Amino acid sequence: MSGAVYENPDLKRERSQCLFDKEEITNLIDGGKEKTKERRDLEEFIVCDEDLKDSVPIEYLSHADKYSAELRKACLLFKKLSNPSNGPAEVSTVALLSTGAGAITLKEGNPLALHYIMFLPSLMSMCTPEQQEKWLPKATSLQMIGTYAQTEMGHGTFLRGLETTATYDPTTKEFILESPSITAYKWWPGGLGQTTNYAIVMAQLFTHEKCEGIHPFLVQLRDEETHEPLPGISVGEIGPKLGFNTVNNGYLGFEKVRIPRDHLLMKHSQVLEDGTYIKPASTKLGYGAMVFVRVLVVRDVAVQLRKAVTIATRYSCVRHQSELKPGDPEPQILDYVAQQNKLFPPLAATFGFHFAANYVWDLYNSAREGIGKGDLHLMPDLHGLSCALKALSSSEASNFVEVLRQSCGGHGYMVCSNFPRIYSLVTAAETYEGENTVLWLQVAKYLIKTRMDKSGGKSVAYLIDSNLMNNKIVDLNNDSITNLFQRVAAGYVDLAIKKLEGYNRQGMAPHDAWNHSAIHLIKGAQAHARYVVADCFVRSIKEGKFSDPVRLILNQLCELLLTYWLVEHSGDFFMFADLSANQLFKLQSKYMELLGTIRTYAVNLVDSFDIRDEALDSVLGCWDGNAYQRLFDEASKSPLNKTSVHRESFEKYLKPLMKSNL
Ligand SMILES: CC/C=C\C/C=C\C/C=C\C/C=C\CCCCC(=O)SCCNC(=O)CCNC(=O)[C@H](O)C(C)(C)COP(=O)(O)OP(=O)(O)OC[C@H]1O[C@@H](n2cnc3c(N)ncnc32)[C@H](O)[C@@H]1OP(=O)(O)O
Ligand SMILES: Cc1cc2nc3c(=O)[nH]c(=O)nc-3n(C[C@H](O)[C@H](O)[C@H](O)COP(=O)(O)OP(=O)(O)OC[C@H]3O[C@@H](n4cnc5c(N)ncnc54)[C@H](O)[C@@H]3O)c2cc1C
Repeated sequence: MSGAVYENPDLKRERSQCLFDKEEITNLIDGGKEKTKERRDLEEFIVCDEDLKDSVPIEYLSHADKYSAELRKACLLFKKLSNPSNGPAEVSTVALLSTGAGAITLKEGNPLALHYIMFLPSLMSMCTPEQQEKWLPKATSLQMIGTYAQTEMGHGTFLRGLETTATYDPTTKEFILESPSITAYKWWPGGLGQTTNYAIVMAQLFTHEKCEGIHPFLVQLRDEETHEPLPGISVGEIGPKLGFNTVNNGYLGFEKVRIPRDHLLMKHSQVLEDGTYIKPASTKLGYGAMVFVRVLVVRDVAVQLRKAVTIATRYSCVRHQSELKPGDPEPQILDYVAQQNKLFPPLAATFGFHFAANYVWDLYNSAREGIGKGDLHLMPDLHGLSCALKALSSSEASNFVEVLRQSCGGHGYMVCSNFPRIYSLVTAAETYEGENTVLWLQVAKYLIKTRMDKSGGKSVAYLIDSNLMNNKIVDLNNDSITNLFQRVAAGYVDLAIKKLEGYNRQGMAPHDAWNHSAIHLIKGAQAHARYVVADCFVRSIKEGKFSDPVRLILNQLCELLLTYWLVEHSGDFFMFADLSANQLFKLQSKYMELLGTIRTYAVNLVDSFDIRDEALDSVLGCWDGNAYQRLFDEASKSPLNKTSVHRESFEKYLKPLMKSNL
């Protein structure tokens, strides 16, 4: 696999006992044999290209030099890949982002990411054909480099509260953009700092002195030749963050900036020359770019989690510590049940999120096709599902990654373990593209509406089944546990409805009642999201074509994940699903048994994720298991180790202190 000569003997032994076809799992994750080949070709192309390597480890560079180094590689990568004779012909853009093959070279975050994830998709979904004809060629050839500028310093979640205004002036047929205060400054958009020359700006549209709500506008920010900011535009970078430090997140303010009327993205709503406003079929059509990224996040988080699980599992195989049996040599830490309890639920979750990501991606495509034909009926279900899965996958993955880091002891705290970076990426997804709590409340709103009005999309259809709470569950298996999650979700929804009605009877205003019910509402939404993942997992196993060994493994992983969630949230199941203490004891025993079973193939399973060393980027998780030598090699790269004494600091600070006779 890596072509390495050395192979740690513990890993070698595990690998010699593999009882399933690893390639089958690799193809499953990639989406088919062809896709595996495409990915491998692209990775090989990137790895073999000397120009795409860093001359100095990026960790030791200054903030500005990091940005410059990453931008150099991002530009080069896109340039090289735009010429088909240079490499793999068909390359999905998302594969090039920080979590796809692009991660091999763009470790800290791609400054061009927002151009591809949000700017281009916004142009494609919110422009008229004429606008697309004018802008798409420039945007795809990167003459126009854009971002999505929505969030403001004082307003992120509450879009109706955005302050930036775009006021139509019928005398010049222009919009005038204005940031009325410091809190109105756009704050966060990726690439906005120094990279982009255009942005889709979300602003409150005023025409005929009436506010029509937020709308997307294409705004030029910098001169196309000199890259200098245009008059009235104040733009810069927001500074260092927990992660994504080379994504170049920026700020943006407007002082009476005039743009032509047809820079309003007019596919869904229009302003005519005389200022007449034409409404969209739904005001939420303008939120399409956010929905797209929420859908992508689910897949992305599964990618990150697979990396973290691979690192922790391989390291747990080569690491020997303490004493399991008195007098025996130190065992592999993978043999401690407490360690398996840290590793295997996230291992199972990578598959659950993978299948759920496929499901929501298919729904996204069906919904987009419908919207193209004026059929909006899938929008509420897509909104509910994308919010639920984005919030669940990012929050679970953040918790799991932290536990996986801990599972590697002190070495997991090193940057060269790659845990800090993986953590910074997954935890960011809890916040961006809709803060998770806020998304849970959106899901809850949808669930309550469905239960009360007896109408809703496919993902919530179970809430309309009047027998849901009466079904007696005798056997606990993957199917019946999935039904129990439905009952918990419905139970919380009913409880929240009761609370809301009670508050209402006490004379409390609906918005206050909603606020007072938030905790139950969120718990209901979370149980619903777990049900969706469980359902996708169970159905994908039933409907997919697998060899017997792989089907067995997938069933065991599914059972482990569902049992883990049930045991973790057992209180909910006692309250709403008639779970008995006896059933819980049995489930706990089953869980322990599954940990032991998964132990036998865990190393081979993470191998089948097929994450090459350059993408894993972890001294602890390398394929050869040579963790200790690699730790040492990494330490030797520290600039402080270039000389035996760090002369400057010793002479300036330490020596005087040592001589000062304190
Ligand atoms: C993805 C990563 C992939 C790879 C990563 C690789 C590299 C990474 C490199 C860089 C970094 C990566 C990505 C970072 C990108 C981040 C970009 C951003 O963060 S952009 C900013 C995102 N901002 C938000 O998400 C704001 C969140 N707020 C909202 O969405 C809304 O305000 C709200 C909370 C939904 C509320 O909206 P509003 O106030 O208008 O609506 P109401 O609450 O009154 O609800 C009204 C009604 O509308 C329904 N509804 C709301 N939204 C939608 C929708 N999108 N679709 C359909 N329907 C919607 C809502 O349910 C209500 O329905 P009703 O009850 O009336 O039936
Ligand atoms: C890495 C990163 C990249 C980003 N990239 C972009 C980008 O490219 N373009 C862009 O426009 N934006 C971007 N953002 C901004 C991001 O979308 C917002 O930060 C996010 O939407 C959350 O909004 P906020 O920061 O205003 O948080 P707030 O909404 O202020 O949240 C603060 C707290 O208040 C709580 N809260 C808020 N409202 C409610 C409510 N109704 N009920 C209960 N609790 C509530 C939240 O749960 C949270 O705990 C990015 C952010 C990050 C971290």
